[in-house]
Amino acid sequence: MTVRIAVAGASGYAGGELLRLLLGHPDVEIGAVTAGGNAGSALGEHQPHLLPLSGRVLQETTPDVLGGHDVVFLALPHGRSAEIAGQLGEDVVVIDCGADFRLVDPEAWTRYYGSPHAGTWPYGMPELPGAREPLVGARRIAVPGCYPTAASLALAPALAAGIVDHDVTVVAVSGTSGAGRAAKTTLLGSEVMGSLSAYGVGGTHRHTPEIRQNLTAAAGAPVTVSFTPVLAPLPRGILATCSARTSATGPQARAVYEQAYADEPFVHLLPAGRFPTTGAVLGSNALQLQVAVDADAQRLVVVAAVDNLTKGTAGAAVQCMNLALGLPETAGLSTIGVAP
Ligand SMILES: NC(=O)C1=CN([C@@H]2O[C@H](COP(=O)(O)OP(=O)(O)OC[C@H]3O[C@@H](n4cnc5c(N)ncnc54)[C@H](OP(=O)(O)O)[C@@H]3O)[C@@H](O)[C@H]2O)C=CC1
Ligand SMILES: CC(=O)N[C@@H](CCC(=O)OP(=O)(O)O)C(=O)O
Repeated sequence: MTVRIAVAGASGYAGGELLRLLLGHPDVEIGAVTAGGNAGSALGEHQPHLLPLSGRVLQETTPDVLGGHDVVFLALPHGRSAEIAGQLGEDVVVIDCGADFRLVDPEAWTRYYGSPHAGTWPYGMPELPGAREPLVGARRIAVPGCYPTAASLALAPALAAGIVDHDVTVVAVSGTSGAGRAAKTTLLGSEVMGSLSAYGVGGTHRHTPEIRQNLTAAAGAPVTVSFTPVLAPLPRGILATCSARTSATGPQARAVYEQAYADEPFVHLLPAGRFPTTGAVLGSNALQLQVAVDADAQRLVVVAAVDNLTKGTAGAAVQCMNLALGLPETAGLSTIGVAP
């Protein structure tokens, strides 16, 4: 089976990572690659690491160019996906790396994104309880945000097993590629190098409702989330430290996670006492995690590392395509990182 795919937003970071993974996928043929203002230029100008595609010319992002493919990946700014997706045929598998179709609650969408809610698609995090089945055969899939991937997979098992209170804290450090490649003063090397900065503090970051949605579903009751993102001088990677009040012991907590992720190809609970690093998951579709119980503070602490561009976006998108099309879920994806 050969699947013909198109990538919209191919000059960006998420689009580039999609193409890197899809070049190694055994069942995929790469069709149209599109952009916005950079349409008309060679892909190799923007993605010099994708040598086999370097001569490809970026096309305009239009329904005509994207139509005629089996799968269309959208790696576009928020708002743009909804506009394009509405003009693609129902039979085309559309996998959106943006946020447009992630949230269920229209009020939460409007509060955090300030525009009308476009709708809700099956959510592309198969490792959450009950989330894999709706992705099988799906024709529209919303890929999760990078911070929600780390935080949700870190805390969902404890909430589903009822071993923590429904009030969680997440502090997550991210590399700068999480912000995309469009120029911003806060992303200049001179601002970022040698410095860490918190942003979106006090419940204002748009990933807060997405994390809350996932954890509330896992717990089966409302969960409050305090989320603080931190920008770090790294190109890629997220390290999330997540905690919640617990009366469980360390071995009890560990048993919950061992059971939850025993059969998951991309979520790895590390051996006791070994903590994840962003370096170990670079370029890999793995999320590595570790659990500990701070008995004095009566808190469960879960540390998770993920590559924001791989399992945090493009790898999850490819995993979802595999599920949608009935291909092996791991096709084209690796758990092997690039180190040092
Ligand atoms: N970076 C990350 O870690 C993650 C990103 N995502 C999501 O993936 C999507 C892409 O993000 P990212 O790759 O980081 O962003 P980038 O800014 O790196 O890339 C954006 C892409 O969209 C294109 N584009 C911009 N405006 C338009 C337009 N009006 N019409 C058509 N194409 C346009 C750009 O083309 P051009 O070069 O011509 O401007 C570029 O190819 C976003 O929705 C983001 O939220 C999700 C999870 C993690
Ligand atoms: C470091 C950084 O800036 N990260 C981005 C999150 C990127 C992401 O997950 O993408 P979505 O926009 O698709 O949700 C941010 O905080 O806005």
